[in-house]
Amino acid sequence: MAHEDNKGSGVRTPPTRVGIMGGTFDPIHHGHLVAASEVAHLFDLDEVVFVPTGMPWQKDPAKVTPSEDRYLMTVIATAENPQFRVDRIEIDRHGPTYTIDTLRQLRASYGPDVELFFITGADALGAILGWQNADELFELAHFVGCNRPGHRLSDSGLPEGKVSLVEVPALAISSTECRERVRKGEPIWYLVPDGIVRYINKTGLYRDS
Ligand SMILES: Nc1ncnc2c1ncn2[C@@H]1O[C@H](COP(=O)(O)OP(=O)(O)OP(=O)(O)O)[C@@H](O)[C@H]1O
Ligand SMILES: O=C(O)c1ccc[n+]([C@@H]2O[C@H](COP(=O)([O-])O)[C@@H](O)[C@H]2O)c1
Repeated sequence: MAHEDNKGSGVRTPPTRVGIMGGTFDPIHHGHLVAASEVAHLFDLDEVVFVPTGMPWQKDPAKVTPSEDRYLMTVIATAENPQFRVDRIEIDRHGPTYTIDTLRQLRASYGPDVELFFITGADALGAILGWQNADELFELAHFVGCNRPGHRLSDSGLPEGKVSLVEVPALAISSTECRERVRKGEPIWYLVPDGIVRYINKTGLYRDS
């Protein structure tokens, strides 16, 4: 029962089906966590690896929180789930963050027999043809697109058989809105895990952004 072992007894067996949840996580919120949990369930994944971006090249660097804060928040938010882990692979890599590099590295470390599933929301999936080496991405992992309020979920233009579209419980939460709420002094309780509210309060993140 390899899957059961990875879901709580503390005994680790090598995973065979691995989800990868990439994101800036600035901050991580319940929309990310629900999508990862639901895809893990639907695709019978052994684990989901959260990969906070190092330098998201399509975002304004001046507006992105230091990677160590985003990494720590991702660890805090996922710590209680034995199926979730966080990888520093993009935080520790220099230069702009390209998913193609991450998938190549993860493919090399997991080996050829492990199935990789890259989890995205509808907005990210819709922009994927603008990513670095877009064609090769689909050779390294299967892509799973999740519905997200305010965005149309579509695989139009994407290679056939390489992408699945799934319905997850819809949460109209974005990191942008969380940051904005903190800046305005509005609560973010229940939009993000309690530990993230406390981390943001303790560090003063987003207050003056
Ligand atoms: N509420 C949500 N439901 C489903 N998927 C989501 C949701 N929020 C984010 N995602 C997906 O999670 C991944 C990482 O998203 P990201 O860290 O950029 O969060 P975000 O809320 O979109 O941030 P921002 O508002 O700063 O752009 C992306 O694939 C994104 O589409
Ligand atoms: O590889 C690329 O060129 C690329 C361009 C934009 C986004 N991504 C990845 O898409 C995921 C979601 O990104 P974001 O910006 O919505 O947080 C995250 O893992 C990013 O590294 C990847």
